Amino acid sequence: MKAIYLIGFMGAGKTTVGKALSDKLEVPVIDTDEYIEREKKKTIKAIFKEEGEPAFRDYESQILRMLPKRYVVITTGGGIVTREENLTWMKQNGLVIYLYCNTEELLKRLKNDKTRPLIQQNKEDAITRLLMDRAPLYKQAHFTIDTSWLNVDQVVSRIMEQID
Ligand SMILES: Nc1ncnc2c1ncn2[C@@H]1O[C@H](COP(=O)(O)OP(=O)(O)OP(=O)(O)O)[C@@H](O)[C@H]1O
Ligand SMILES: O=C(O)C1=C[C@@H](O)[C@@H](O)[C@H](O)C1
Ligand SMILES: [Mg+2]
Repeated sequence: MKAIYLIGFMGAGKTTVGKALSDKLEVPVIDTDEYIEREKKKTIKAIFKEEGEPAFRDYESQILRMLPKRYVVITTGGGIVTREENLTWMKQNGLVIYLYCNTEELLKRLKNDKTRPLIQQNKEDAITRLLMDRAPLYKQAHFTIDTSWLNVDQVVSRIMEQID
């Protein structure tokens, strides 16, 4: 089994769905955000504040290349595709699945979020703008699942149907 990479916007459910998918497939799951926080012993918020976004993107790109490429589910940070070479790399090394979610539902899921530095002010505007910028990148995934009206188990089932 080639690695499965979940990509998509903050709140699309990559981390949550990835955990459930890894249980179903009986393979480990690695979340790039959690990996970076553990490795650097800092929260993402602190990394953004103290070192800046480009440093975080460097860590993300480095870690992606170190992770296993077989028998694993990899859940990525929402901005991993902003370095387009990361997208190319994931497509070459595994199956890339875009978890899409519409803005209204994203807002509901992220309403009380305090951990994601890029959406702390003017949440709706920030989500709309970032999603518009990134949509052409996310859409380059091998396939897309619209999670807006699905619960976590339903998203996992859709993925299982596609990879069977
Ligand atoms: N299909 C879903 N339906 C309803 N709520 C969901 C769904 N998927 C995820 N959520 C909820 O949305 C929130 C964000 O989910 P999650 O952290 O998995 O997103 P993410 O895609 O990993 O975001 P990020 O890019 O910031 O890491 C969580 O509270 C989670 O429980
Ligand atoms: O979409 C983004 O740019 C981000 C998403 C999160 O997963 C984290 O990687 C961080 O908050 C940045
Ligand atoms: Mg996540």
